[in-house]
Amino acid sequence: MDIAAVNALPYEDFVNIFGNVVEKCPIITAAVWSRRPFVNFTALEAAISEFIDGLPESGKEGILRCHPDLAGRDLHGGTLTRESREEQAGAGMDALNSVEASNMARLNEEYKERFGFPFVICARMTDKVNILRQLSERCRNERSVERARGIEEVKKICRVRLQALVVGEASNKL
Ligand SMILES: NC(=O)NC1NC(=O)NC1=O
Repeated sequence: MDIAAVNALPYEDFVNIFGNVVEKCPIITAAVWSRRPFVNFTALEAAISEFIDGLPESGKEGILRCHPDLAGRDLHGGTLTRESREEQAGAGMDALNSVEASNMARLNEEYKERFGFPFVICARMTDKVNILRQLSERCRNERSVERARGIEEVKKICRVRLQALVVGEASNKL
């Protein structure tokens, strides 16, 4: 749909369609609805970004905690959201060999133990080799650095999900 159609959506439809652009955080979509009309794709994306930036650090960590592990229990149990399932499959997370799978599980646990939130990366913009490398490197960061880094990745995931829903000249350039 184009931005005019987005702006014309009643609240319920807006949340139904855009409720998972930030994983399992429909409250963000619900809040942003009142910022209509959006002049273009970029304005919609910016409204979401500004809402996230306005949250206290605990709120940002809450957003990170709404994300499923990469190649984790939800993937194996078939309980990922559709968006997450497609993203993880695209990055090969459903086809790891046994060494990759055990490294992934070990590093995901190590990361969560250290920071108290899961490792988040935009799977659509990378691949399994890079995901494993980043996971291992980012485990060594400071908590505040990693919180900001994770939120940057949430925004990238959000952009990709929005692009799948909204057509328009601005989205094509991103
Ligand atoms: N943990 C994590 O990064 N999860 C995700 N990344 C992504 O692109 N989709 C996800 O579900």
